[in-house]
Amino acid sequence: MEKIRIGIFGFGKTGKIIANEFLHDNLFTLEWVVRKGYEDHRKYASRLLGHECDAGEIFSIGDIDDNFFDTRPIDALIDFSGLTGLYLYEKAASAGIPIISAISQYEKEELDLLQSFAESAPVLYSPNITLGINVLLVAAQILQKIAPHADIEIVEEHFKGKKEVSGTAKKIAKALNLNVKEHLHSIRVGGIVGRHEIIFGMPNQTIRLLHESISRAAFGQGAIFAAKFLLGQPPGLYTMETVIADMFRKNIPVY
Ligand SMILES: NC(=O)C1=CN([C@@H]2O[C@H](COP(=O)(O)OP(=O)(O)OC[C@H]3O[C@@H](n4cnc5c(N)ncnc54)[C@H](O)[C@@H]3O)[C@@H](O)[C@H]2O)C=CC1
Ligand SMILES: O=C(O)C1=N[C@H](C(=O)O)C[C@H](O)C1
Repeated sequence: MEKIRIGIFGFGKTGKIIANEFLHDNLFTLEWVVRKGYEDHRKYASRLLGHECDAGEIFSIGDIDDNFFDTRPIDALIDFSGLTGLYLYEKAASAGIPIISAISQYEKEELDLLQSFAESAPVLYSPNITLGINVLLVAAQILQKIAPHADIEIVEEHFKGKKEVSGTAKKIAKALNLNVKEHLHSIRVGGIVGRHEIIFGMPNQTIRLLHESISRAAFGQGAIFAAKFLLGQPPGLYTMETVIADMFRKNIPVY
């Protein structure tokens, strides 16, 4: 059976782990990786990650020209780069290539552009692509309906170097109609990969919904799940929580 060809934007803390997860999954073949600079240019991500094969040739954003996606065809594009990565793959979207954007902090301009990609390609956008956090998101909205008068606070914890507020936490706050400035608390310590807790406070009891990303491989497994789902879908904008909620309704196990 033909393998699913993957191209990844971003080869940083998370992109490297994502590449490794796809390299370990025989359903996929890693065609290329694009990074900002020219470090390890035209080497193979597979070799840098310790694999005995040549896969995932490394390109720089400077290599992205009008022919890049024609000469290096893929079946799905995975973006773990940064705010501006999506400006480089408009041609891929126009060609109908499925896109998984995992960028956690988009401004309105980028969100509008991503929405426009969804007119010609299936696009899944997820600021946190772990299966667990998206189950938490659905569960929190259900719990809020059950206990509409509960006090709710969100605590997000990440590694010391993460400058921005968690995009995941902002998405949870928006889903629960909470004011980010008042009800979202950020902690930056050590090497925490990602921890999100939603605390529901009631007079005589507290309910805590907690998700911890123990390894960045969780994001890789989420990206693999998303890629398998997206292939064959019609153009449109998809989210992990809607996919998971739909599978729940159809009694299809997610994990
Ligand atoms: N949706 C999710 O589940 C997750 C999302 N993220 C998000 O993924 C992004 C990357 O996270 P990290 O790997 O920790 O950051 P990082 O800073 O370690 O790596 C970013 C990588 O992207 C590259 N890059 C930057 N701009 C680019 C562009 N325009 N085109 C191509 N490559 C570009 C850089 O060279 C670097 O290789 C962040 O937005 C982060 O919030 C991270 C983890 C999980
Ligand atoms: O920067 C990260 O690492 C992560 N960013 C995302 C966020 O901002 O929500 C998701 C995850 O928590 C890890």
